[in-house]
Amino acid sequence: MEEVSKLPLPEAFLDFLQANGLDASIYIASDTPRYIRLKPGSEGDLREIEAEINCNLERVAWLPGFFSLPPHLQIANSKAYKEGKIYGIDAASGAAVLALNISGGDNVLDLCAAPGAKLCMIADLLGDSGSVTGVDIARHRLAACRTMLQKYALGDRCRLFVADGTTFSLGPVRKFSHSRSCESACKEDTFTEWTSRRPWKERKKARKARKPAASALIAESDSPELIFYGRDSGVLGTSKSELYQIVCRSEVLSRGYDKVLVDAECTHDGSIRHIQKYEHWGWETLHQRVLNAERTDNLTNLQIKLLTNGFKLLRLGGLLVYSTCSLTVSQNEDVVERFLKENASAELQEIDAAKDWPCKSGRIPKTLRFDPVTSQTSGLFVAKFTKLAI
Ligand SMILES: C[S@@+](CC[C@H](N)C(=O)[O-])C[C@H]1O[C@@H](n2cnc3c(N)ncnc32)[C@H](O)[C@@H]1O
Repeated sequence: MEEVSKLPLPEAFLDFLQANGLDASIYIASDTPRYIRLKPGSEGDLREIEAEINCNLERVAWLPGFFSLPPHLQIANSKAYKEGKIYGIDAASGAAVLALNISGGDNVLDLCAAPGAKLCMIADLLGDSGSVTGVDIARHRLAACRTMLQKYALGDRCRLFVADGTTFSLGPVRKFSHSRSCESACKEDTFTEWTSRRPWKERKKARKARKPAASALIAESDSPELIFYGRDSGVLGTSKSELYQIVCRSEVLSRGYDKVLVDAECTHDGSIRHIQKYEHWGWETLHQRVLNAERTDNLTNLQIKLLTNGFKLLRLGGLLVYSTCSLTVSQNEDVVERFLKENASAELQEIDAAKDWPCKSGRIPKTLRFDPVTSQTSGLFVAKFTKLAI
């Protein structure tokens, strides 16, 4: 405990850890490395990148395409980063994406997508088939995700919606049979190639439709707002009514998403780098925005709703990964337990690749926990489910 009290962490955070039965000593592992993921196709540039950032990149043996760096090395100003050859993403986050077993042709839903590190990895794994639908409630964060997709030239098969993930109900893009008369099809507006330079009138209309105007978050009743789509995302050429068609329950079993990621909003207590940002914003802000009991109760309700809705949109036999960067039992195992109780068709799945991962089991068998001491990564909880026919 003596060592813990030397941590540059506020009392409120240490109290939070204690109240949640978490061992504060894991945060002493201050030499936890940073990680990068190499853009597929950039392997040949490895030596050049090392020379530029002036350090050796150490391959992460258990995670293809990932390399570790010394904790304090900054990559944001490097040429390789600016040119989109490397991504900054923690290894535990990479493991959560790998747990989805993405394969070409999958239609993937990322329900809490912004700022998009995992979404980019999903898009890279998909390659040139399938689709990715990214949803996030925070417009400014999803706009950053759009910038990232464009920077890494990954947008072709993606579409992004500002929407509430607890109620989002659009299925994967479908190819519509064009049996309707040409006349009715032509009367309706169809989506043309996406452009950021929309006409002034259209932008004004969209701005007006956003309420409340001052807020960065969408109102709960608002319908999803499409803020980006790529040329192979399936959006091009469909009409608004086709795109915004809600998938019904019976249909979702065969035509829902193949893979769903619910990387839920949480207290972020597993990421010490995130917590330390509050040193600048003020520890009081950390308490108000993150740790107070009312907020954490609301969070667990949000998490269960996100998980439940993500599962609703999953096809039969599809896979869903639930992850949080919190290490509290209430935001992880408790959520999983409650969800399993309420969803008879949900079954926890073994994450096969995890036998080679440096993590430990959560309190529920088949769930995983990464933490700085066990894994040399940020803290992350991961659970994987499938949908059974019942
Ligand atoms: C842990 S972050 C996701 C990180 C992201 N998956 C990545 O890899 O970059 C959680 C996200 O959930 C979003 N969020 C919070 N409430 C939401 C809701 N009701 N629906 C959709 N997204 C929500 C937040 O805006 C935040 O961007």
